[in-house]
Amino acid sequence: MTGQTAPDSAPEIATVSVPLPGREYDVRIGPGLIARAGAEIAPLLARPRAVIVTDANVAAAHLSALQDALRTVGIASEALTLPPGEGTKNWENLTRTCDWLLDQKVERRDVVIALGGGVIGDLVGFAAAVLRRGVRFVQVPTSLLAQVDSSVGGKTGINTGHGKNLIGAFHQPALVLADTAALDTLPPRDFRAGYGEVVKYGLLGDADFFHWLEDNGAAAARGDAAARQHAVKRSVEMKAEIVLRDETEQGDRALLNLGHTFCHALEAATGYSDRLLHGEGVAVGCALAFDLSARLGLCPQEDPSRVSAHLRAMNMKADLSDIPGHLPDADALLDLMGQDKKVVDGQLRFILARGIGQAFVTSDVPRDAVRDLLAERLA
Ligand SMILES: O=C(O)C(=O)C[C@@H](O)[C@H](O)[C@H](O)COP(=O)(O)O
Repeated sequence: MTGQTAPDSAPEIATVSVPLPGREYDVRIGPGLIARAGAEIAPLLARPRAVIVTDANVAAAHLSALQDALRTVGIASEALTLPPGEGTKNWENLTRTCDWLLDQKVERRDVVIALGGGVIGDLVGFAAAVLRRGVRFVQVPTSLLAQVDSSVGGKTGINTGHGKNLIGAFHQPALVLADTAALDTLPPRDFRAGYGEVVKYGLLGDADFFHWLEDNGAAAARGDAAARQHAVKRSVEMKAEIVLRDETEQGDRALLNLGHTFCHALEAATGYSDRLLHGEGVAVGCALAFDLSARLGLCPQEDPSRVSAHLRAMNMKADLSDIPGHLPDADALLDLMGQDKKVVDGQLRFILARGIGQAFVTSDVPRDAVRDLLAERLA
């Protein structure tokens, strides 16, 4: 499923294929992909025009480079720039995006480009899913979180007052261009938040990768290009394998939700604000999931310590006490978990682990064990 291409005198770009029948696409990973986006995207176009949706921060850093790259191969483009931040992923901006795409007379054969992080990718992917009952879209993820997770696999959607990602659709991109050089412009906090998702992959299914991260995560954070490319590629490979097994989350795909049952409740409790970025919540959630697994006798006692130690070594949030401000009590957090998409018949489902790299999905978790863990961590 994976391969390498090394065009003459260009940086080596890795390719991870996602061969879903009838909806196959490539994830291209490496430095300089925005500058060569024209050549990458041109084969998908029925006519030489494209529309781009981005946010104000990303536009300042990358929009002109993307439009120049398209222009170089004769592709004209128009762009819509939305406000940055999780708050953008709502009904209002979905309407605004769809109306703009209709104003631009985007046709079914056209391609919409989502340039940005997870918020833009999710929102624009959902707009593409519903516009004229489905147009193709290209993900150009510029954050680490979007490169390793949200741009791959076709989960698109928006948040509502009821919770995160509760309205959406599965709509696979036609191509993903993960320009790892774009990570150089990320604020360190955003890089570390994305790294929470990278750690998740090691924890859920690849102990060797987790070990590699223990050895190389600091280099990736410092900007080592090869370490960054490997971290993104291995994460995308793991995600692609799981999505191929279970595209619409009937089973195995829920493994990708390791840490997310806690995370989504914590994000709701902190108002989807800067107090807790999504990837930070995933990291804290993974640490809690391993703690819970050890308490239930499922994994060795030393595993949660190893998870926390790595998060701490990466200067990341690893516990509830690392989240600034007041948090609701354990019962209130459990209530917030009740909106989780994995709930079946009102029963919470968790991703727990038998060890590092050995996650599994279970409904067999005593509510009291979760409440006790949260209450202790909140004390
Ligand atoms: O792609 C998936 O499947 C995932 O669960 C990946 C998650 O890391 C991602 O954050 C996802 O958006 C969460 O999905 P949700 O269905 O729990 O909202």
